[in-house]
Amino acid sequence: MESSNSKMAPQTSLFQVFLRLRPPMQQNSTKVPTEPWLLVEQPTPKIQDNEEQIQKSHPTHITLQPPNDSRKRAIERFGFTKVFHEEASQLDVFEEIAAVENIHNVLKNGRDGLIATLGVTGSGKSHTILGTKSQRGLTQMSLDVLYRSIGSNIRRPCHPDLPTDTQLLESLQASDPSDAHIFPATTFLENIYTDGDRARFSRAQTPMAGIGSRAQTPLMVGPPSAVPGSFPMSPGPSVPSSARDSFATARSSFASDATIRSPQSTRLPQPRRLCRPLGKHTTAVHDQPLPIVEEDAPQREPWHLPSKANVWERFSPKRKHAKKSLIQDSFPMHNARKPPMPRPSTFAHEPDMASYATHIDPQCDYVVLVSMYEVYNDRIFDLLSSTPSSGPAMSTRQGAALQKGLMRRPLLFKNTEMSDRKVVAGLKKVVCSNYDEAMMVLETGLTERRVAGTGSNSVSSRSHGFFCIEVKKKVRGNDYAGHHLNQWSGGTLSIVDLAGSERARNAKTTGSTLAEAGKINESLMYLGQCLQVQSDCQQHGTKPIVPFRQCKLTELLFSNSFPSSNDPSHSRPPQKAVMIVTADPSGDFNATSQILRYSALAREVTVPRIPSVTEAMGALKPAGHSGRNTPMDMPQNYFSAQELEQARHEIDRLAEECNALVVRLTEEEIKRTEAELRLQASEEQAAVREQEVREECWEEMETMLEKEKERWRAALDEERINSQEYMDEKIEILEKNVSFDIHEDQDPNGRVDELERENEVLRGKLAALEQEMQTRSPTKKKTAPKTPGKKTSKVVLEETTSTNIIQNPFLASLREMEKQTIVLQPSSNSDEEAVRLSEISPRKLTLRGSSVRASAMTSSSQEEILLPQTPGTTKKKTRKLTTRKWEVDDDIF
Ligand SMILES: Nc1ncnc2c1ncn2[C@@H]1O[C@H](COP(=O)(O)OP(=O)(O)OP(=O)(O)O)[C@@H](O)[C@H]1O
Repeated sequence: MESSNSKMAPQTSLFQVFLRLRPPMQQNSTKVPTEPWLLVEQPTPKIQDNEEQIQKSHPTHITLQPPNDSRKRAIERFGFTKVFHEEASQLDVFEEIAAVENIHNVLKNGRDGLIATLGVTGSGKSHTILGTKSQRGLTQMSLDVLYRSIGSNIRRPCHPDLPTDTQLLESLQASDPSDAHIFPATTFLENIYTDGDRARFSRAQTPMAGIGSRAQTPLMVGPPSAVPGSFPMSPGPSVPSSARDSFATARSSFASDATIRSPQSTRLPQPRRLCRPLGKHTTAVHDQPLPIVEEDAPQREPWHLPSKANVWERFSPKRKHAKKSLIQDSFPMHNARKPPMPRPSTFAHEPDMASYATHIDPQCDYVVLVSMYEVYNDRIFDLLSSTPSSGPAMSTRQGAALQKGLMRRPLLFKNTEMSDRKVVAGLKKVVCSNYDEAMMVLETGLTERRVAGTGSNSVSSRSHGFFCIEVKKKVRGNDYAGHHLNQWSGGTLSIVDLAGSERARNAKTTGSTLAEAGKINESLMYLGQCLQVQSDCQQHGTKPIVPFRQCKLTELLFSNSFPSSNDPSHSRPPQKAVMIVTADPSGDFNATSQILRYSALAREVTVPRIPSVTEAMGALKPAGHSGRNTPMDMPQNYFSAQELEQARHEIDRLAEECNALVVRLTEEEIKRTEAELRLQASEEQAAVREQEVREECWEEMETMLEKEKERWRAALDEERINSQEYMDEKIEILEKNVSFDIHEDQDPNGRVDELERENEVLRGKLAALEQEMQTRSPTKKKTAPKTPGKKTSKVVLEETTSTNIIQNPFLASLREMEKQTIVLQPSSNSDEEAVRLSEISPRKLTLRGSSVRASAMTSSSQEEILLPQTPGTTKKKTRKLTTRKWEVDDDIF
């Protein structure tokens, strides 16, 4: 047997590593039975061990016998702190991993504890941590032991008979190093489960509803309450009004707190009864006397809240179908109605932990805070800060994921001033006064956790879940004097359900589930590297330098594994960490062996010996007794003994070499598998990075575009303002320099009237002139001599500006007429009336004298003059106008 790593030195390990084997599933019985490849070695009893000890002793080693396929693979042997058989119960595991010691450390010394499960998907990690409907897991058992141990030394922020202990909450808040948001469990649960009951509550406000209708509501668990609108409860004594008041106070304090911190604060319900006092201790689990805790203070049963389901139904086969559909969209809090509030009566009560309480400081007050978060895609998300369910839910899974991704804010794991350790900052922490409250909070958080159905496991965890039970203690009587800081000290027990590693081919995952698997595998690979360093350091007895800063998961798991400072007097002890590796012996050999390789505390590689040729030859006996040589006997006859000896040596040497080569080959194969895994992980990582970079670029581009838009908008505005100012200035200058002569007669209608009047006058004048002309016509001169003293008219065209005449067609034609004929010059009578067009512009044209209607048509030297039709004169007269016929007044122009 070749041993590559055979020593185990648990004292140097950061994690104790246990192996738990999963029993075969029911449906697996139909599978063709295969040769078992995982063999558990029975422990070798020590001489001093008695019978009981021998029976109770657990094996520490297993052997992996590769299945008989074409590949010649080495046999591997792995060493663990302990190995649990398939039959091992939840309680066996709880006892053997020394969980009570862990709880004791947290309660007494403030030393942190960590219990984590690691394994291939479907191997039983969640089963170990969270149990089933009937059997509790490590989390429930630890919580039960914790509350039993603290007993009456627990401090409650909300007590049914007392007002909310706001001082307690304030002091806890002040001493918390992680910027946590601390709420009492009653307030937290009330806030979470408000939506589902709001309608009922509002109905209950009406008098009708208060009387009878609600009694038939199936959700009613207890008798109808005397108080309309009160929350239905389990049968029990009625609630004193003080309880309502205390809750109302608690709620209002939460409301004031939450308005600052939480968006959910806007959805706070109306006050209603949630607490009720009961007899000693709480449920059936708690009614056994505690061996250590003094029950000097009166115990009250926690308040109960109705529900249709509890968390462990998540894992019950009956609900699997419903759960699957729920899981399919992964985000029940967003896509579906909020689940009903859990009922403590449905919680698993087995195994009974009555005998497991541990010692506490009797002079101290204790407070238990529960917080939960998950590591998903290398980011930390609070499981108790459910995102608001308001707003339209996305229909597709990707849409919902995007919606949820956008809505959930990742938290930071960082150093803070108040802590010597890194902490997850900004978590919601819920003060739970008893086991039932803690369980309800746990269930509430689990509904937020990401799970999905895969080919390997119908309820597969897609994130690493961290359930933290933080215990704070303070010496009694030292009550909040002046400053709150550093009054509370304590430790945290973290219980971690890691997501399982999986092969895409087996899990049949696609799309985002495949991407999730990539991230899960990558983080588990980093975890494997850290564990391997631990195992290597054990072999060489050196101090491990663990590369735990490679991803969030390893940071969270390992950063508490080292003393907080180099000075031992001021240093906090490192956490006590337990890793439970789960394996399915009838599952996938390659995936399981991979996990075991990096998680085992010790590993040995054994090369199966192939019988060498020399051995085969040596085993041959001469067949001389038969008298005849068989072909196999031939060499003895043909080769000398010396030659045979030489050949044997040579063959032995070659066989040795061959064996060494096989060992090397096996190691190389292991390395190659690891490298392949690493390559796959880095490819996935590169794809994710690429996506991140693309998103970053896109965001940057968006920002730049936005900036550029802003810049252009600003420039445009500026330009507008400038041009406006410029125009204003122009107008101002114009106003200063130009004074407009605004005439009253600008009204166009008035002007037309005026012109028409003028026309009438002109026509009159013209008619008068015509008459006069006729009388003065040479043809009529003789017959009608001029009457002396008769008035004649004189039309004078006068223009102020020549342009006006040119622009006015009428006047222009007149002018033309005047030029040609020209104007009417009656005889030189001193009293003749001069018709003067003093103003020839359209507006200023004035004609004096009688009205004249003249239609002057100039055609060569002819002019047709239409005379007014005077009574008795209907004939149209056409005559030639010559210069001789008219005399033009010189002063006309
Ligand atoms: N020790 C056990 N005894 C009985 N049943 C078990 C045991 N371990 C696991 N199972 C059953 O096996 C199934 C898968 O287990 P579980 O969901 O715990 O796997 P997992 O390792 O958490 O998977 P994943 O990593 O995909 O979340 C469950 O139905 C569970 O009840």
